[in-house]
Amino acid sequence: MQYEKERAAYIHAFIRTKQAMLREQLEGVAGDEMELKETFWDHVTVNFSNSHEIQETISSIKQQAELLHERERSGALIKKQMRTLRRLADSPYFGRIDLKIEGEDQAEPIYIGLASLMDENDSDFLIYDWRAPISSVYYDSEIGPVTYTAPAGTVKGVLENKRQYVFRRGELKAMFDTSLAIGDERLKESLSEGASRYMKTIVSTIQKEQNQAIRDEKSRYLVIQGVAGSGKTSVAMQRAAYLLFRHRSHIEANQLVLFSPNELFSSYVSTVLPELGEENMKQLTFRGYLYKRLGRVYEVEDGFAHLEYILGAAKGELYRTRMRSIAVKSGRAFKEKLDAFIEKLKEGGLFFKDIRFRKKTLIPKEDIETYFYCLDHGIPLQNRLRLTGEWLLKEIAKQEGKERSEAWVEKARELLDNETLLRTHWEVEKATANEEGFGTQERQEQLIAKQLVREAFEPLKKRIKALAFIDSEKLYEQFLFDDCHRDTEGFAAVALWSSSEISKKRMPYEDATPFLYLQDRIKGLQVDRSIKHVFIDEAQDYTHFQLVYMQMLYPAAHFTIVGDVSQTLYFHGPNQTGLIGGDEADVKYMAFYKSYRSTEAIIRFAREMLPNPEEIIPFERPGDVPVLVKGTSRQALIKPVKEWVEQMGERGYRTVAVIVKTAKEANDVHAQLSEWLDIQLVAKDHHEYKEGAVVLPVYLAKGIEFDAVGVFDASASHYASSQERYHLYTACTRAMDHLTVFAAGEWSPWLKPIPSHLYEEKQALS
Ligand SMILES: Nc1ncnc2c1ncn2[C@@H]1O[C@H](COP(=O)(O)OP(=O)(O)OP(=O)(O)O)[C@@H](O)[C@H]1O
Repeated sequence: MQYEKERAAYIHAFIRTKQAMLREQLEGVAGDEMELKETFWDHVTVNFSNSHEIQETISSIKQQAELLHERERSGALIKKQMRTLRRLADSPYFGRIDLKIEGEDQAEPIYIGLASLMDENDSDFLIYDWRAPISSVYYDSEIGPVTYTAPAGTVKGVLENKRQYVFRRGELKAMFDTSLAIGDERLKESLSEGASRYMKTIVSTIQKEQNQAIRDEKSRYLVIQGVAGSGKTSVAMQRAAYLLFRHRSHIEANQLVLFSPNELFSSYVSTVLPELGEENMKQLTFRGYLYKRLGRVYEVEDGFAHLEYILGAAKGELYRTRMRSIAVKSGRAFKEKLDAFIEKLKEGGLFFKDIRFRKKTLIPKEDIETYFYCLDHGIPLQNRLRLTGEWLLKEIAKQEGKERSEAWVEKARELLDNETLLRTHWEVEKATANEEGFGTQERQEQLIAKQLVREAFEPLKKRIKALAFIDSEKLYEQFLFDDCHRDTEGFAAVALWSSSEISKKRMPYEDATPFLYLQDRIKGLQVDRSIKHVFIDEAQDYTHFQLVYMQMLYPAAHFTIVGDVSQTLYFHGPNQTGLIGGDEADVKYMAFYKSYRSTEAIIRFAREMLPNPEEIIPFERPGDVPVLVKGTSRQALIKPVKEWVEQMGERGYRTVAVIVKTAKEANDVHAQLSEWLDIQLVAKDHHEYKEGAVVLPVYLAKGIEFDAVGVFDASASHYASSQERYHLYTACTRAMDHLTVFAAGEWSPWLKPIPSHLYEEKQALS
């Protein structure tokens, strides 16, 4: 311990000295920068007398700007180093391995921390970054022979010792030697710290299976099925940090995208990368993407509104049609049918729109169809459309000429306000710079008319260039009524319902992706090749179609796809290809079975709701058994829930959640509880929540966690269907330390089989 204390003190002092040095350097750079800005023009010779002098002026400005830029760059670099040191000052390292590399005489101690730190000569590592190749030994190996992969190849050696450290405000507080991969004690301690508004980093306690996922670089698609609380999101975030470190010369944070289930979740994970010293990646929601693409024309059904409908609507004929619609349209077979339909369009069946201008049809859709289908059928669809577009633009140009003599043009010319007149004049002058005769009144009028018509045709040309002359809506409708669905039971009603909705400019959630897919396959999708890696969390909540669509959107990206089929929210059923489609050779599947978030008692209880409980391995962290509270009615439960929230606060829990099924229910329960308590209501447009007590629907609690969870109300009338079983399971597994389940009347059938020794039952008194 003495040696370690001395070393820790040495590192502490070293960091302090380095910080002081950097501060001084930064002041110097800032001073230079200021001076350069102030004297910028003193060093520039401005002379515009001839082209040679202009050139000289430009190059002296460039030289000064480059000098300034260089200073700014060094300033930014110093600031980055200072940020790293600030993080290391608090806790410089968390682990050490004593590794004897094959061929060397003795073991070398390797200290591992959040970032690398070099000695004063920049020749030796005082601390190795946790992402360095050698650091993987710390996470993966037990004492004994080891191998790890370095850039130069496989390295063999013997791991002689492994140590963990606990620092508080830069001071070494404790250390443990461990023979296991990563000892349980540190992990237990870290998990006992409780939940917070923002996700924490896990680098000091990454588990072996998690490390393998974080460092996997071979597969194009890494798919992780992991039980609730097994660290999937944590792995995704640390993996992003790992990839940014390993490929720092050619990948930047803005080339990584994370698809989150909702904005609350986005905010929850937003601090992980900055804490690891990296910039945040882009965060999107698929709902947001659909809205961006279709929201201008359609009222796109939001994924959560869709859920609210399914959970709350009356179960009549329309409901059954809707459920069929969701199940069919999310599946692989539906996509295959759509692909076949698109294939057939090469020969015929594409729908076009008339090209219209000021209520006149300039080119009827039949002419467009004839032109399109007269083009060589060997030319790909998209190219034929482009050729058709070019032809249309030429035709339009002819019409544009004719249009200039129309009465509206003259009227428009007479009504031009001064500003527009001036602008039009300017445009005309620009366009006819070399033309003689601009000065005559008649010629001016002609030119202005030409300009006015050109401007009026501009939006039309733009739409033609965007291939908007294809009638996507009609085409999708045609597909819905296509004969290919004849073997799908009840699909006629589904087709009728969907097409009626879409014609009213309402886009059902389950139609939005197939609709976009059809449109994009025909017109060509604006793909984003700059994105190198896509992370999809809660992947079980995406349909097969949506996942395939994301692959299309980011053709140059690798994908990390994490999810848990037992936490499926939507009613589309499990993804029929595991979690993703695609070439199996490119996919690596991993499974996490150990659950870290909740206490052992909570997991033992919650897993009984699932078909194969023994597949979930609880982490041995002690805690009370869950409590089941039964009341006579929902109203009778409000007071016990209120008392429960108060009790949780008294116990010192900082995050306490009352989880309900729907937003409507959240509103009701919140309205009643807030008469007595300071409690927040979390809705779908919330981007953040404060610590304390909250009420929220289960779909907004996805991916996040709370110290204490109260589930309201787990009665048979509420959580009955096989899908609701997963909602209930998801709600219960949000709890880290304490779980109470309230029910008005009969228990949900999914709770009934749970052995009674796994919980404590109480009657609500009021
Ligand atoms: N190796 C680890 N060290 C410390 N804490 C960990 C580790 N792995 C997971 N955790 C903690 O367990 C909790 C659950 O992790 P995370 O949210 O990443 O799991 P998940 O599999 O995405 O969960 P879910 O699917 O239930 O939302 C978090 O508090 C996380 O910090």
